[in-house]
Amino acid sequence: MQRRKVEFVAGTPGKVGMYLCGPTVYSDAHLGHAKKEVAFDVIRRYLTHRGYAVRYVSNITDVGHLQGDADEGEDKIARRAALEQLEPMEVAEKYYWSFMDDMARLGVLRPSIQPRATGHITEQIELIEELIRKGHAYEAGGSVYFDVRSWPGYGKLSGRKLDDQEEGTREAVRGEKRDPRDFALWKKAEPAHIMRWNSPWGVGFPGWHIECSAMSLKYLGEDFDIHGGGLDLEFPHHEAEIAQAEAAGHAFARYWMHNNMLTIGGEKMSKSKGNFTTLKDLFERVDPQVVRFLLVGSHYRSITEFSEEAFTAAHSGYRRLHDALSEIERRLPNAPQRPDPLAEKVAGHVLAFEEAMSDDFNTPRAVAALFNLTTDVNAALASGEVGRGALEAARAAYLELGGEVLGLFRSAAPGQDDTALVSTLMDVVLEARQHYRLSKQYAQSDALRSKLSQVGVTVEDTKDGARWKRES
Ligand SMILES: Nc1ncnc2c1ncn2[C@@H]1O[C@H](COP(=O)(O)OP(=O)(O)OP(=O)(O)O)[C@@H](O)[C@H]1O
Ligand SMILES: [Zn+2]
Repeated sequence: MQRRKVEFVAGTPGKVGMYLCGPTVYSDAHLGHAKKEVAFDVIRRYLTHRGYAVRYVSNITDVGHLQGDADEGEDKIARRAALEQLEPMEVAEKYYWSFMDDMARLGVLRPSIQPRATGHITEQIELIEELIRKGHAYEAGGSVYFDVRSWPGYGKLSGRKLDDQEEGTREAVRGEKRDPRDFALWKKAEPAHIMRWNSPWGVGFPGWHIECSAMSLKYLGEDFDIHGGGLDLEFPHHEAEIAQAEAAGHAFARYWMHNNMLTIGGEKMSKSKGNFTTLKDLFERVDPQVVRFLLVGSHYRSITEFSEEAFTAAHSGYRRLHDALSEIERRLPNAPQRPDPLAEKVAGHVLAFEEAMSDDFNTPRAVAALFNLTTDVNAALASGEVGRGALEAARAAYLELGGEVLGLFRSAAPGQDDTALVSTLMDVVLEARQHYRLSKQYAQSDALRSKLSQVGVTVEDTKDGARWKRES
C-alpha cells in the first residue's frame, strides 16, 4: 500500500492472519501459479518459524470469475464445463484436486481454511446488502454494482482510477452502470447461465471480487494482517476488495503483498497466451523439489524468467546442498565429541539466513547463505574428522532453514526417489530373515526384526509370508 518496505507489526501479538487469493479451478495449474503459491507458502513458513501462530486462509474461486476478468462474458468454469461435457461443479472438483495434488508435490502447506465461493453465497449477499444500505452500491436490471463515485478511497492501492476493461464492455452493461469504473457485485443470470442463486435482486450469481472481501472478513475478522496475491490482481481485484470491505464499514487488511510474474521469453506465463507449462508436465522431467528450489531462488517481488537452463542450474545447485546434508548424516554417528571451528561458521550462516528472510523475505539471499554454509561444510568435511556438535548444528541449519522455512529437503536427493530401492532392499532383508527361520537360527531372525523396528519398520508374519510396513 505504501510502496516501500515497512516494519511488520502483528495486530495481535504473536498471531498473524493471512489471506491469499487462490485459484479459479477450471484448468491444471501452470508454473506461474506455482510461483505465487510457493512465494506465500514461504512467507507463512518463515512467520511460523519466527514463532507466530499463523492462520492462513486461501480461497477457491468456483463461481463468478468471467472470461477476461470482466463484468460480462462467460463464467470460466461454466465454459470449461461445456467444453468437457461436465457439470460446473465437476469441473471445479476435478481441478481443485488437481491443484491440491500439484501443491502437495511442491511442498506447499495446506491452508488453515480454504473457503469456496459457492459455499459463501449468503455472506456475499449480506455484504452487498450492507453496501446498498450505506449508499455505496445500487441495483440495475437485476445486477448490483459498486458505486465508485461514492467512495473516494477507490484507487488508493494501485494508484489507478480507470478500469482498463471498460473498453470492450457491451452497450447494455455500460448503460446499467452509473460510471464506467463501477464494477459488478452481483450479476443477473441469463436463462442459459447454469450457476445461479436466489437473491434479493432476483436469480443471479456473485461478482468475482466480492467473495474475497466476504470470506477474508469472515475467517480473519476486521483489520487482519496480510493480504496477498499476484501483482496482476492489484487492479482491479484488490482495489475492489478494499472498496467493498471499507465502504461497508469494515477495517480491512493492514499489509498488502504482491508477487511478481513468472515469465517466458519476457512475457507473463498465462493460460490465455498459451505459453504455459503445466506442473504435471513439468514434474514428468523435473523433480518437484528442484522446481521449488528454482522458485525460491528469486525474490517474490522479482520477475522469474523460465528457461530450461535455469532448471539445469537449479538441479545442480540443489544437488550440492543435498549432497552436503547427506554426507553430514552419514558422518554423524561416528563423529568425535569435540569442539570444532565449523560450529561458529554455521552460526554465522544461520544469522545471515535469518537477516535475509527478515528483510522482506529475501529468499535469494537466504539461499546464498545456504550455499555459503555448504562451502564451509564441504571444506571441513574434506579436511578430515569434524566434531559432532558442529555437524549437528549444520544438519539443523539445513533442516530448519532449508527444510522447514524454504520447504526443501523433503525426500531423497533430486532424481533419486528411493521408493523402489527401499522396496528391493526390504525384499532382500526379508529373504535373509526367512532363511534364518527355516534353518532355525531364531536369534538371528529376531535380531533382524528388532533392528528394523529401531528404524521404524515393523515385520508381520502372515500366512502369505512376511510383510513389512513403516510405523506412522
Ligand atoms: N505467470 C504468472 N506468474 C505469477 N503468478 C501468476 C502467473 N500466472 C498466474 N498467476 C497468479 O495466479 C492467479 C490466477 O491465475 P489465472 O487463473 O488468471 O491464470 P492465467 O494463466 O493468468 O490465466 P488467464 O491467462 O486465463 O488469465 C493470477 O491472478 C496470478 O496471481
Ligand atoms: Zn481475491
